[in-house]
Amino acid sequence: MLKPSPIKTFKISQFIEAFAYSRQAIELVWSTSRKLTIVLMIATLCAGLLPALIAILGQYIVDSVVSAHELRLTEDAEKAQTTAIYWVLAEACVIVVLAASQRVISVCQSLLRAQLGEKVNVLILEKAQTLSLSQFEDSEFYDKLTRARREASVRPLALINKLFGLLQNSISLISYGIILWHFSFVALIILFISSIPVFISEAKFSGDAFRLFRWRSPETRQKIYLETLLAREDSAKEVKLFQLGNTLLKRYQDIFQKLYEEDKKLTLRRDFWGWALGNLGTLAFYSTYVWIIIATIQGSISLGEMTMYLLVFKQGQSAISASLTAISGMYEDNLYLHTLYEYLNQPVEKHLGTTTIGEIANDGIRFHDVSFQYPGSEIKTIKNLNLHIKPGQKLALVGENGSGKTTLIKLLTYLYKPTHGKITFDGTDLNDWHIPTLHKKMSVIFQDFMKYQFIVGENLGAGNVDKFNDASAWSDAAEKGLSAAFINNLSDGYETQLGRWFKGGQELSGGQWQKIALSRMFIRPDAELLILDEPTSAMDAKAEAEIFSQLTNYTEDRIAIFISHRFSTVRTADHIIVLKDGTIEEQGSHEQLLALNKTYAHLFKLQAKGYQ
Ligand SMILES: Nc1ncnc2c1ncn2[C@@H]1O[C@H](COP(=O)(O)OP(=O)(O)OP(=O)(O)O)[C@@H](O)[C@H]1O
Repeated sequence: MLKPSPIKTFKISQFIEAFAYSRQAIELVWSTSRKLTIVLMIATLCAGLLPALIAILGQYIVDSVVSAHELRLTEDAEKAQTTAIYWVLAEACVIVVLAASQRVISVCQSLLRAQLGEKVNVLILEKAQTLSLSQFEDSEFYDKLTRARREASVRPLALINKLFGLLQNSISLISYGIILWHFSFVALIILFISSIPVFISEAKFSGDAFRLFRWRSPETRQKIYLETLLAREDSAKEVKLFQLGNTLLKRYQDIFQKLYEEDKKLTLRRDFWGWALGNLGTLAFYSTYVWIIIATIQGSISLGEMTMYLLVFKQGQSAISASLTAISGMYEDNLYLHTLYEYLNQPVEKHLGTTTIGEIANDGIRFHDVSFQYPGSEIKTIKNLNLHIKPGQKLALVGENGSGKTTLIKLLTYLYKPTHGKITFDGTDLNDWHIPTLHKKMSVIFQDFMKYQFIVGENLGAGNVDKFNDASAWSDAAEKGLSAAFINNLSDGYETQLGRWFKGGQELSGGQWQKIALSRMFIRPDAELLILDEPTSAMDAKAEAEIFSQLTNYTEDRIAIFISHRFSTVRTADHIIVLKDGTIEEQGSHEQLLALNKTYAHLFKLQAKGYQ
């Protein structure tokens, strides 16, 4: 349901909103290219001043023509004619300079557009590297990131273009004002005052559009999400088979209809008032027109002056309307920059840990009374958990869906921090570790591992940036991860492009992707801790058993933690932990847990029965 519109009465502060981010936009352009910004400023100044000069030259041309006409039968005829021609030539020269400055403006804008778009995109992506997982999982924040990315290449420059356009028109208007002053100060005031109402109305309605746009961002987000569902390959299967297409399309159109109705109302009101108040300007313009004509007929101004004033009037009016359009567009560009800077200025927690060698060698991992609550959640996902995992230990985590297994891994890998208690690795609190060093000691595969749309080799190399392009490391990892056999059967072996995004890409089966992901884990030979969060669910039981025996072969003195719902695999672990609602319900070896005859034994027997 759409909430009632937030449109309120016009305030001057709303008008100022249009310029709120202009300083940042200029700084951004300045830091992108000082040379281009300076050239753009000079060209804008010329393009602003020259129209007034052209109007003045127009007056000299007409006056010199009139005087040459009067002198045509005297001996000064030729001199007067030459003067008139000189003025025409002068005007032609100024026109050439004006055209050149307009061209320079357009060239600068094109060059800046490319550079600025790249700069803003890099700023956004650099910032993304500093964000925590919880920030990525925060829907509003994620929305800011996507919106910032979507329009990064156009908005900042659009604001700059409008700002410079406004500057150019303002310079023109001031110069026209100075010219008009000579005719009549009163006329100048009348024209100025008559343009104020339409100016206020434009600012008010643009402000309304700006707030409307910001306020209904959730609906816009929903629309974008539906668009993605309807037009992406990863959702196409379900959308087709469940025949969801029409339902989703209907929802998409309904949202559009609601937004459209609001836009329509605003557009109608805006244009009605724009027209009504604009008439005041036209009335003032034509009254002054009559005034100028009478003054010319009565001889108080020359024919040339009349031409100049009328030209200045006409151009002044179009400068005013161009300024109004620029201001209304600036609200929208400001909205974008508001989102961009909100995103870029988002505080990131500085990690101060520097430890690269743990205090107690070979102490393994310890959870000390660890509790954890997801941001925004009311309940604890992990509750007062104590645990010691020794080097060389093969630990299996089991438990119902939602019991907290993956969360425990996220805490262990420092993707989240405990809300209470601490986790140590080799005796040192994770908070005190130098995080890149700590992460180098780990090799992790989550159930929702990445399927990179890269070549096979790079998909393996992604597990270790130092080996990203190392073909011998790729094949070694593939051997260990049991993916070598099927990779060698692919058309281009390790060079085969994977996925459907790029031309010639080959799609793999679920189990094959999992084998690739598992091999990725083996490309990090120095990892002291291997974690497998259910990455074998799509494999057949034989392949899973093989993987785990490989894991045991290669991880003798290292910790291996795996989550699996398959008890045939779980039973091979030295130590099994059964999690329930974020606490350890029972733990021990397979035999010990069977002897305990509680949850584990029950689940094991249940599954074993299924195989009989
Ligand atoms: N990012 C998140 N934000 C808030 N709550 C979350 C988040 N991720 C998981 N949860 C909640 O935490 C609880 C534990 O989830 P977790 O993924 O750790 O379970 P799991 O034991 O790994 O389950 P499964 O066997 O289904 O993979 C669930 O109730 C889930 O709803």
